[in-house]
Amino acid sequence: MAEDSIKFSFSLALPGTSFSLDVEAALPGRGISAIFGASGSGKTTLLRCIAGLQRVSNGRVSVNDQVWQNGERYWPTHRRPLGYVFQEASLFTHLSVEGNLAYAIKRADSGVSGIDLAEAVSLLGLSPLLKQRPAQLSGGERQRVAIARALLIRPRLLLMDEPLASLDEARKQEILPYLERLRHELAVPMLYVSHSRDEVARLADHLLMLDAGRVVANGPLVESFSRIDLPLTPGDQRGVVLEGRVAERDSEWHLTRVIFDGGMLWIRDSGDELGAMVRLHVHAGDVSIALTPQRDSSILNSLQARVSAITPDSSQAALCLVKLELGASHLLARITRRSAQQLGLEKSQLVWAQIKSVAIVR
Ligand SMILES: Nc1ncnc2c1ncn2[C@@H]1O[C@H](COP(=O)(O)OP(=O)(O)OP(=O)(O)O)[C@@H](O)[C@H]1O
Repeated sequence: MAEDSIKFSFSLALPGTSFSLDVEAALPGRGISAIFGASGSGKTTLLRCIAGLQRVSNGRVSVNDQVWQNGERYWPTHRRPLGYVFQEASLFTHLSVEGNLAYAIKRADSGVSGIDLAEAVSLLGLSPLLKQRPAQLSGGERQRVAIARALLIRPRLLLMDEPLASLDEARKQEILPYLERLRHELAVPMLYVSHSRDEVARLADHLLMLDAGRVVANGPLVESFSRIDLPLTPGDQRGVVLEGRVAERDSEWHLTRVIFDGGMLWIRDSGDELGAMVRLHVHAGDVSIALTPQRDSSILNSLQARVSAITPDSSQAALCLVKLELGASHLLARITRRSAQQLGLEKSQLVWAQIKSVAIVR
């Protein structure tokens, strides 16, 4: 982990509920850390504690060596240099977009270097919207303004609580590229709450997973996604993230070949240049297992791999998860327990992983 880090520890019981939060963790002081977990696992409560909106008497928070709260000190929310983006943008309705952004600039911490108005407008594509009122904007546009406003106060930490949750799929797809730009172009660390694996796979570098108010995983995203010992919730699509490089573009078939540590995959041409680094998300449900290479199949990607673990799928009795090792990388396959038995799968066995679909997430 980088030297800079975001450290916190909280222990609290919410009065009138059976829920308690008991967490102690350090996250990287750069990039996007996803706070991931099932509904009710405590993600929002954790962000509220970090922001000082939920007071925890014995809590501690420090952000890259700036102490916000410890045994002696308690900075109230307005003193904490943070930006907070909620599920629904809460903009001033009587002000234009420009007016909302100007308000944030007035509140900016002058001691901290950060982005200026022109940069925020360009980063989030806001110039055509500046004169409009929030009521005239789409949900996705409002969220882009809310993110720009949060950045303009020059935060040392940006907290985002499911910023895409209230948007339909089309609007989500519209806003994701802007969030990716923040990840690549800004130094401010972000904690990003989500329960969407696709979103997390696309945006995050690091993952903190909560279950019933406890930390069950805290590590780099690629490594954390390939763990099969973490709790599963019904409907949770397991899958891995592979980081690779574009090695070939086949113009005849409109395909791109991506190599990663342990193998290569053909994907639909993504338009990425040769040599570009890309991220691939492979869902466990899109990987099947064969004992021999299948030459008479429509499946484009068949890779030899070694079984490293098999575990029942706690959310569906008929299924199991198989973890496969390819060089330094991993795949997960979700297959029926019956197939696993019929194939006689066991640890260390060499098999062929057939990959039906791969999503490029950049
Ligand atoms: N103000 C409150 N009063 C009572 N109970 C609360 C309050 N806020 C949260 N809770 C309870 O605390 C638990 C954790 O809630 P929290 O909102 O932090 O979870 P979450 O992981 O963010 O969930 P979701 O993904 O559904 O937003 C839940 O059981 C919730 O019902």
